[in-house]
Amino acid sequence: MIRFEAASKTYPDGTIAVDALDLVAPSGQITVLVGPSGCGKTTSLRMINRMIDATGGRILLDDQDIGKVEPAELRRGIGYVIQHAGLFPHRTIIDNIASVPIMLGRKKKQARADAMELLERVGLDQKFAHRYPVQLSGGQQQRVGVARALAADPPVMLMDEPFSAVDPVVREQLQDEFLRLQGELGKTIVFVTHDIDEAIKLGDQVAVLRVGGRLAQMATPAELLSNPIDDFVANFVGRDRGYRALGFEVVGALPLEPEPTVALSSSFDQAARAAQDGWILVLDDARRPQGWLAVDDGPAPGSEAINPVTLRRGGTVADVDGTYRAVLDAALSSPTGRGVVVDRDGAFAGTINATQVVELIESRGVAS
Ligand SMILES: Nc1ncnc2c1ncn2[C@@H]1O[C@H](COP(=O)(O)OP(=O)(O)OP(=O)(O)O)[C@@H](O)[C@H]1O
Repeated sequence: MIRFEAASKTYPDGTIAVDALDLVAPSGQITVLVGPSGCGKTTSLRMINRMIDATGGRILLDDQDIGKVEPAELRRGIGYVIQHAGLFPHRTIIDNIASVPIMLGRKKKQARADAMELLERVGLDQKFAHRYPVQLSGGQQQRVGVARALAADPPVMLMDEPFSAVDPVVREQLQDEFLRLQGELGKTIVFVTHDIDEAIKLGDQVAVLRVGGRLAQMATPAELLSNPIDDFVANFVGRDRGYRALGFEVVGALPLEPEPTVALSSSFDQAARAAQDGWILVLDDARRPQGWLAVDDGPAPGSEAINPVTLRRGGTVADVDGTYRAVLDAALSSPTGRGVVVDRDGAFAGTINATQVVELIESRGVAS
């Protein structure tokens, strides 16, 4: 557990970056620091590994005052990931990952073997091992940055905007994999971002800071959305709070409607005969949804078969144990208005429309 006790940082020029911050980052959880530019997020984070020393108050790591621990020793138990990954450009990927363990005395061969495993763990093919950072995309470099920080297996990880330098699609993938990895590893993580959506997605708890390094609110994402403490937090958390809060509540038993379906290998005629309101849901052999077929689009040119090119694949698919938001989104993004729901194996389970989802929400009182 990391505990800030009235921790402050005043820079030599008099700038108060962090002002009497009280905050607890519990073990095994992700605590996100979020707030507008210049509110002291990075300063707070770097005070934990003593890259910046506090000028007031103290910070405890597992009840030990970090001000009394040698910075080098302290950092052995603390991984650090930054924007743009900060990899050594003249070392191969494998050597980048293995560098800290080797520095700490691990045998080179063992450190490299461990690094290979880590590469896979962060979702990278081992073929990247002998490349140099410049030969990787931004997203791949970020994964290496995470692998490197994990290499010495530190109980604590500090992450400073680690995913903000990549495009939104890659960013989402990195976030999802990061959550999966944390599910396996259970590190104590302090994560800095200026992006409230990222904070809400990743944080077990979220600390919203105001400029001047003061804590505005510390809460779970669901609490922050449903009960912002004041106008500053409400404005920072932004619009659509009610809708976004639905992302934290699992529906439970979903009243699904049956829906006619056909296999992708069916003929277009079979599909057209089974269609409902001009649409038919097409499944693969494992009964996974492939997309909606509009009967008006006709068969593949010069053939009797379904034309896979015309399938509408854009709608989101919700899990049977999905959240209200996921299920509502599936309904709203479906070209038929019938949201597609799948079971835990990804096989089609049934459909639900937006009116039905809204009724469920109202009967649960979530939207109030
Ligand atoms: N070395 C320094 N000397 C003087 N002031 C500094 C120094 N480093 C940071 N500051 C100031 O301290 C305040 C907090 O900076 P910090 O980098 O912690 O903010 P941040 O919330 O991480 O910002 P951003 O989201 O823009 O990265 C800012 O006003 C910044 O200008």
